[in-house]
Amino acid sequence: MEKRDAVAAGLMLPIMEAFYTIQGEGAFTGHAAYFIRLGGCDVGCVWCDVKDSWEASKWPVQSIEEIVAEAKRFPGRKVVITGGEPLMYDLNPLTKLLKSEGFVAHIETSGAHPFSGDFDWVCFSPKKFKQPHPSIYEVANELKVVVFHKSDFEFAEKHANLVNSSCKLLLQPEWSKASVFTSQIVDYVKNHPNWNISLQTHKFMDIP
Ligand SMILES: C[S@@+](CC[C@H](N)C(=O)[O-])C[C@H]1O[C@@H](n2cnc3c(N)ncnc32)[C@H](O)[C@@H]1O
Ligand SMILES: Nc1nc2[nH]cc(C(=O)O)c2c(=O)[nH]1
Ligand code: SF4
Ligand SMILES: [Mg+2]
Repeated sequence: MEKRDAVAAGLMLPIMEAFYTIQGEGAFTGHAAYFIRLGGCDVGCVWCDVKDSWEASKWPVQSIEEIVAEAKRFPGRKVVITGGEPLMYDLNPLTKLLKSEGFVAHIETSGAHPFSGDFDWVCFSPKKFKQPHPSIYEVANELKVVVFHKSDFEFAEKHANLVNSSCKLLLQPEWSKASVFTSQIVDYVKNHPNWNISLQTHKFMDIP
């Protein structure tokens, strides 16, 4: 099979980096996890903290067997698939293999492409720059909205009305605007206690 066809089938994937660290954000903050960062994103967030990931062709393609073999070198059994935008790829083969090897699979996604894969936890972080695909709303376990502008509170409520009723609701300050928005987020959560705060704790700890 040609590499291009293997990528289209989700049997090979462009890997920007993979690292064992502590989940810094969201409901699983503080948990050890192996991160697999796929190359390629067409969403274009102005404040994206991993813009290097956007160009898929910059990153070497690996087979899902190689990817999972690397993950097995570490003691943790939580894997977080991120990017880039991981839903640009068919994630069924990778997640099936991870499950068969005893891993728990999480995803970090903007939801801008059709959902694929067998995930135990779906972190959905919608973006104004590219509309989410409707398939994400019923599978999202956490809605994590990055606050970069005051209009993002309204954007967050709009998506909270679309996700399933068991989805956790989280507001995360955009890193460079945290000094401006953290106090507004604190006030917002005190007045709207169905929302929680998510911080990028790995950046405070200076770990990957
Ligand atoms: C780099 S993205 C990759 C996954 C996927 N493309 C997405 O946006 O969900 C991982 C997480 O980091 C968040 N993020 C990216 N840049 C950020 C920033 N400057 N400040 C706060 N959160 C950020 C995203 O919203 C997302 O929840
Ligand atoms: N430690 C750590 N936690 C994270 N949670 C989500 C991340 C991501 O970039 O998707 C991330 C990341 O890059 N590092
Ligand atoms: S969707 Fe995610 S990876 Fe893509 S630009 Fe936005 S934050 Fe960055
Ligand atoms: Mg990150």
